[in-house]
Amino acid sequence: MPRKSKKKTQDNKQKVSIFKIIVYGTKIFIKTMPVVFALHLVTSIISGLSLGFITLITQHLFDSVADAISGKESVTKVYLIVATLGIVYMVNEAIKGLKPIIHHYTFNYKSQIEMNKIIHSKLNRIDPLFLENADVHDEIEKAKGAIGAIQFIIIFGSDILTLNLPYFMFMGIYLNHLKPQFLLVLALVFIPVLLGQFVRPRITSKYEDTAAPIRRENSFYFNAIVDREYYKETRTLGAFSFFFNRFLDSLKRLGTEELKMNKRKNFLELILSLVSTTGYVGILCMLITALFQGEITVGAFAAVFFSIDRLFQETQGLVNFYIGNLTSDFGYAQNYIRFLEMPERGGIDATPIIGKGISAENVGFIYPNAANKSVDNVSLKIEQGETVAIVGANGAGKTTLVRLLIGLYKPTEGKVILSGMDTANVKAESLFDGVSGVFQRFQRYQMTLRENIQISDLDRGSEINTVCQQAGVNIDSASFPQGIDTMLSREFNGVDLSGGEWQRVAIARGLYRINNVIVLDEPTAAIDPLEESHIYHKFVEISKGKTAIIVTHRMGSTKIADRVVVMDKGKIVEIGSHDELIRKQGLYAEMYDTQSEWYENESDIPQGGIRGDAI
Ligand SMILES: Nc1ncnc2c1ncn2[C@@H]1O[C@H](COP(=O)(O)OP(=O)(O)OP(=O)(O)O)[C@@H](O)[C@H]1O
Repeated sequence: MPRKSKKKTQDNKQKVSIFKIIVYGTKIFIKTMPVVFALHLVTSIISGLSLGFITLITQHLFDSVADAISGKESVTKVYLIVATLGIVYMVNEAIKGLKPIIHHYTFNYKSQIEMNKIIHSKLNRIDPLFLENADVHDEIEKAKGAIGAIQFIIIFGSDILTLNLPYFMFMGIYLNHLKPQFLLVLALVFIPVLLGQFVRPRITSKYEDTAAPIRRENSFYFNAIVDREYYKETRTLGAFSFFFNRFLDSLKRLGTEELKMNKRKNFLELILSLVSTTGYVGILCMLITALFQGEITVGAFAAVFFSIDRLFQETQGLVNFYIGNLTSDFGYAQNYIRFLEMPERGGIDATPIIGKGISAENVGFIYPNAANKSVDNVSLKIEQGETVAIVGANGAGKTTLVRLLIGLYKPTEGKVILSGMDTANVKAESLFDGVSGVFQRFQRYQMTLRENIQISDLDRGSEINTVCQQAGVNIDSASFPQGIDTMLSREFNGVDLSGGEWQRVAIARGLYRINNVIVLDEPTAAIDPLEESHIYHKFVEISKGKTAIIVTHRMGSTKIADRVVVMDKGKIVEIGSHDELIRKQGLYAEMYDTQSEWYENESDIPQGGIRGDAI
């Protein structure tokens, strides 16, 4: 796995405003849990108001105690004020107790599920070609990691707006009323907040840019060591140390990056705390001076003294926890919005016109960052009801051409018309409606046999047995103890299938999907030649009347096709039926003869077989 440069997409990242994130997150919360969210806002407002009340009541309490001592006020009034203060404190504490429950509830999976849903539906809309780009996988990983950050921003951000901000405004008015100079110190308290807001997101965003690819690398190396898909090969090839060293190296790099970020963050926090504490000492000095000069009463002194303490605690909390986390979460959350704003494949809705087949006109295609075209000036018409086999050496462009023909990729030159739709300007959903494909790297879903096959439509259960039979999946009690409900994964107490059996399941899945165009891109390499021939003959039967494409390295399988397309270096070099191409004595005949000779003269076959190719 190549190491990626730190610079990567950093340069061309566009900023996402905090306002946009707040509006987006608030909509999600209102949509998924309106009542709990309203409760959260109401309790925050009550909490903010109660803090203001406590300041006013404290002033009255101290003034009336002083008056009661000098006989100007009744003691009963003092007790009444104490009782009021007690009630307000109790309300405030009750809300504090309730808040974690509300937060826990609001943090629950409803908003998380919604945001995950949004990521996945976005993934469905972005150009599949983007997924070939490693940077896009980093963006997806970062977007998923940003969900918690958005939840945090909305919950604690709304706390700031409904609780802290009204309280600070109240205190501002109150202090200004007592002595306008007190406001200067209050302003000094907020400077660190503003400073932090600018610096923190930069630190975390920079860290994320560097860490995301390393994290992906790290998990790849880890899987290469322990994953069932990899470990046999890594052990038998003696590659354990290679991957283990790479794993440790990436872990170290990840640790170094994290340390760098934490150092920067901690240094910033230290500076901010020093500025805040200086402000705290300053206001205390001003208060005492004002009291001695008779500018404020003892009650006002006590109220401000206690409130300033609370104000500083709230501000410190705001700076160190809320704003601290909020601003770094803002850095993370930007990734989510940025991902949602990634260009989509787009296009118009269209309905496939059955009977039109597929036509490619002067099609060229170059992968992003590739030097050469993988498909070059290809023109091909596949009629409805026709079966076409595509053959050619490794890297000839067969898979790329198939992806272009079914609209998975848009051509970079020329155009492809699939069932009457121009693949360059029709939505992916419309294009794939009625297309089914089984590819070389098919998936082995750790689910039941039924789910593995019915993945495209869970409602046509009765057809499972038919497609299994067509694809050669033999549902006997030895291989599938629970029949079609057998779990296909040993990790989940199910069974393990052989490579060939998995391929048959993948083919059954492709056949199950209702289709008008069907593609088999070399999905039979692990199936023995006799069984493969059986499957292909069935396939021809099933695909009668449909547009069918087979990509294969086994020249014998091409006999079932109406026409064979021979590719070389991205171009079509020959087209015709098997017999026509044999008569032509060109590249196809050469490839066919070479494979035939291998089979006719077994002694030529190298030990271990010939990569499974067979006539
Ligand atoms: N994601 C990619 N990015 C860049 N180049 C690619 C990518 N995928 C394939 N290619 C290149 O495009 C060319 C055609 O590849 P393609 O997979 O279409 O060939 P193929 O004939 O199907 O090969 P095979 O028989 O080995 O499956 C090759 O040179 C390959 O290296």
